[in-house]
Amino acid sequence: MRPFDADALSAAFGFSLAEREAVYHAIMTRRDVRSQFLADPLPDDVVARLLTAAHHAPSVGFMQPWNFILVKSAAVRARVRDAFAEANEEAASMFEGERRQAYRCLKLEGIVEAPLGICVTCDPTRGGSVVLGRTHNPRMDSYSTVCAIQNLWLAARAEGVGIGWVSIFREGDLKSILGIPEHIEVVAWLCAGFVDRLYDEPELSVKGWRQRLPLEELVFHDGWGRNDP
Ligand SMILES: Cc1cc2c(cc1C)N(C[C@H](O)[C@H](O)[C@H](O)COP(=O)(O)O)c1[nH]c(=O)[nH]c(=O)c1N2
Repeated sequence: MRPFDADALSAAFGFSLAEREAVYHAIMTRRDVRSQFLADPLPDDVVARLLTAAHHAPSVGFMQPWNFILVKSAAVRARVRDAFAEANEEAASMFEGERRQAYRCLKLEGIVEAPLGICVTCDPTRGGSVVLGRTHNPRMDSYSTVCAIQNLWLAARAEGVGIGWVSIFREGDLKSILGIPEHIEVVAWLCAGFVDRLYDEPELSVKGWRQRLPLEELVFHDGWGRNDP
């Protein structure tokens, strides 16, 4: 077997050591942002780069099922925040006792504070009725859309832009506020804006809601549940 040189390999495929580290740096320090947004609008060229990054995500059968609804209107964002508040009340009631109290103390969105909302949707009809790679699992279109969101999120980290994913909605509320057709799936509401700081660790972890799991417990070898290599 040839000796393996990770540095030479990444350099051969166009990544200097510093560039490779920059990729990991973006991954490790990306955070979900809820309450650190600044009101300054995002410049159009920054938004364009984030959307271009999203649009270069992998997608099943190259389906590119995503759309991005950019929402700057404060009035529309206020309606979206109201929709969140209603859903969040329902969500809180699903937890018991102390956990419910702890849930109520969490801030789980920055819809009004962030100057830009990006509603990311998935069109299951794009690419026709039979799509390469999606024939046995139609959810692959949603997964592709999530890949686009992750690209955007990482690019935003490198641009110094904060992103917060909000999913606590009744989907119908967002569809009605934004005029989204029935057959289109809402995948995410993203709060986007410059930030004054970022947490070093996930905010939910810092606030004691839930901790990162040990990776070695999640990796199996040659079959489900086998932790030993
Ligand atoms: C599909 C999906 C949906 C949501 C989220 C994420 C994802 C992937 N997250 C953010 C989530 O809480 C966060 O990613 C984790 O807590 C880990 O923190 P960091 O993203 O590493 O900061 C999130 N956060 C929040 O405050 N309100 C929300 O509704 C949601 N919804």
